[in-house]
Amino acid sequence: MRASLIQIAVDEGESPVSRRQRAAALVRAQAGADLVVLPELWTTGAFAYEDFGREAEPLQGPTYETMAAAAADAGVWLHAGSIPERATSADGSGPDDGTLYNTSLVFSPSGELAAAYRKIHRFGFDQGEAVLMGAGRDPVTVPLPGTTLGLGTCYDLRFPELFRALVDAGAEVLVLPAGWPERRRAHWTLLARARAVENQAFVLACGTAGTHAGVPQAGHSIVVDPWGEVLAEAGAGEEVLTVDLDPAKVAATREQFPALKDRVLGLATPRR
Ligand SMILES: NC(=O)CCC(=O)C(=O)O
Repeated sequence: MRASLIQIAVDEGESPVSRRQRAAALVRAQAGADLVVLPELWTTGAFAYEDFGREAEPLQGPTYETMAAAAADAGVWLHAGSIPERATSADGSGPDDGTLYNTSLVFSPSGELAAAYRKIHRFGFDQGEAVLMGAGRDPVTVPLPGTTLGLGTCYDLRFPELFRALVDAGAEVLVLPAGWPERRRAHWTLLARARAVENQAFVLACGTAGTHAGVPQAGHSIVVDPWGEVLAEAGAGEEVLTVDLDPAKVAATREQFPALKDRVLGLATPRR
């Protein structure tokens, strides 16, 4: 399985419209890959809080349309990263109350929507995304030929229980679009490897390059195998990181070192 992570630069000097066209061209250039991944909120930037409302789209808005066409043209499974979604009753996804969500979109090679995932853990500690966007509630897996994806978004990486739930639902390849800042790059690498090791799963974590809203981005998109080995890691700038994965390695790792079978569920509350 060939995966290409598009670590696109999200700089203020470029409009979302221009970046959307550029991202579509980058996706089309990945024809021959099986899975292509874009980062979190790459139209606006994950820290460009003031732009969320202005650039928010209905689920089936311009990014959906552009990415569905690009997936079909390239003939790839496309995790199109996330968009600032404005919920509408028309798409059946909730009340038409203007709530924003940080919503990831996954398209099949024929351009059909295969999954949408609303980010569960919002970043900002009572500011920014945490107050501007609603929280998703539902973990999402996506069956692909020969494997199953489990979806998370950026800050979700800090919450291992989400990924354990995805693994319990059959996920073997954990895909995480992000807009992670350079300031906490050490956490990014450490947590990506930890999620891979503890879940004996691949982790494909795709970040952004550039600087927006005064926040330099970490880049360093990373692909980790189920043993925790880093298969590929990008630099800081815009880059397409391409890697060949063997999905059978998940079952092999879980068989050779069956730690997941030793889980003890339902632990009692610690006594004080
Ligand atoms: N967009 C995000 O979720 C940022 C997360 C982050 O900066 C962190 O977890 O650190």
